[in-house]
Amino acid sequence: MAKEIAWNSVDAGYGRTVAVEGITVRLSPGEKLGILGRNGAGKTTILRAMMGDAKVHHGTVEIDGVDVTGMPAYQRNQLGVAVVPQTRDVFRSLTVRENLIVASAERDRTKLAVKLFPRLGERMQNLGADLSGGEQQMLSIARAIMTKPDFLMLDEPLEGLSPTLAQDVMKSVRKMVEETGLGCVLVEQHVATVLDFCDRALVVQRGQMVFSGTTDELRGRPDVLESAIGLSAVSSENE
Ligand SMILES: Nc1ncnc2c1ncn2[C@@H]1O[C@H](COP(=O)(O)OP(=O)(O)OP(=O)(O)O)[C@@H](O)[C@H]1O
Repeated sequence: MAKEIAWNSVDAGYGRTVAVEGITVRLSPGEKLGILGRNGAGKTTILRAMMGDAKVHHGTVEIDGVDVTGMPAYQRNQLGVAVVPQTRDVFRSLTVRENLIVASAERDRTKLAVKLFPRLGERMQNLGADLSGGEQQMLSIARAIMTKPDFLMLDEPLEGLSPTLAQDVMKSVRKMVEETGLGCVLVEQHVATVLDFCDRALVVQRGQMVFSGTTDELRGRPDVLESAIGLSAVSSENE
């Protein structure tokens, strides 16, 4: 079981481009970290650096104390870290049941998916292509936990969902974390969701880490919320 994941002074990007600089953060099992920032700030790149999908120019990423910076991406997946990408990871031509089975570390694991996402239980014979956006997101998350990860990184899971569906998805994610003890990284643009769900937060602005601390501390930093995320985002969520 992976005990910790860590980014140590990471500069990362694509080719020669550096998209994020000086990212330092650690996460233990059961902890919930939110990553906030505007479009293009570098949130996804932080996740990609951990998974081997972005180039790390400086610093290291660690899984359970092991420096995995040079490790191929496919090997990292076996070390207990899973990611739910922004583009929902669902096979459109397979049924919900088949989608879960092909991702499962063990057959019975699909029961956990149905327990956490009852809506999927009602759609087991439906094709991935025939699911609503919210159901596809639920399936994408359920598929990720079929591999029995210790850490799950969710990249804007609520994007494009209605407020009601977004609430349903977050309710299941909360239940999942409580029942499995997973550590969770949540990339989000909605400040209220991060403040409500996460213990800690990282705020990025143009590739730089401008805040790292508890969500309680972030609540007391309207300056950070205003400049790095935008007052409108905060006020509209509080309306
Ligand atoms: N594959 C890529 N090749 C080159 N540049 C990229 C690539 N992916 C992202 N970038 C650039 O890296 C920077 C950070 O992008 P990133 O996707 O990490 O931001 P983000 O905060 O997740 O944004 P969003 O909220 O819009 O998803 C942006 O300037 C983006 O254009």
